[in-house]
Amino acid sequence: MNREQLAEQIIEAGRFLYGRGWSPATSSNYSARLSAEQALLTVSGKHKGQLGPDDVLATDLDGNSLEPGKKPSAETLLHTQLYRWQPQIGAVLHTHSVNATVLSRLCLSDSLVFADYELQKAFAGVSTHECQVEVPIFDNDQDIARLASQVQVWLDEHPDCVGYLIRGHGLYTWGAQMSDALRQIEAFEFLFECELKVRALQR
Ligand SMILES: CSCCC(=O)C(=O)COP(=O)(O)O
Ligand SMILES: [Zn+2]
Repeated sequence: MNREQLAEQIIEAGRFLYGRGWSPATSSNYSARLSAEQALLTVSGKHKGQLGPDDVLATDLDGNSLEPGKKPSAETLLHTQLYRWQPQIGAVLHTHSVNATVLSRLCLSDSLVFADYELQKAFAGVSTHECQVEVPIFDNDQDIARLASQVQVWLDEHPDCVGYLIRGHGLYTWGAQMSDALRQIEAFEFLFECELKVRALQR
């Protein structure tokens, strides 16, 4: 896919995710792999439901902007580390839903485990509900390089990781293509809501 087509996928993703209430205000950032060594990311501070073709920029996989004059997402490093981590990753989505935010604050441990949900099969590499999907929760940090270092330790030890939460902040997930990343966002959101309901009813 060329840059124009990838930009269009990012713009459409923003409309969809904003419409579902998962990317409120100017929160969230999205990206797609441009090549083995470059990513296309949303610029910083834009309303993600109203993105246009100029609201994306190319970076290298160290997170350096290749388009002077455009301000890259504050969380660029959290995207580019994923493209470096696994060459088959083609798209990364970060959202700020209410359920992701609330659940990540409720869970005081450093991970959340989904077990026995049929919808777990929406995640790449999962083919049965009879398994556990562990989702790490990292404490929020305004120092994104420091946060990325913590995430990297987990990724290196968990090559099957399908996403992670940042406490009080939001969700990161990814896929081979944008459609895969969007499917995983929907699966996470369904499972977050289930977990919150189950926990509320168990009290
Ligand atoms: C208003 S949300 C605060 C920043 C954030 O968490 C986010 O996802 C958006 O940052 P960006 O620089 O990519 O616009
Ligand atoms: Zn964010």
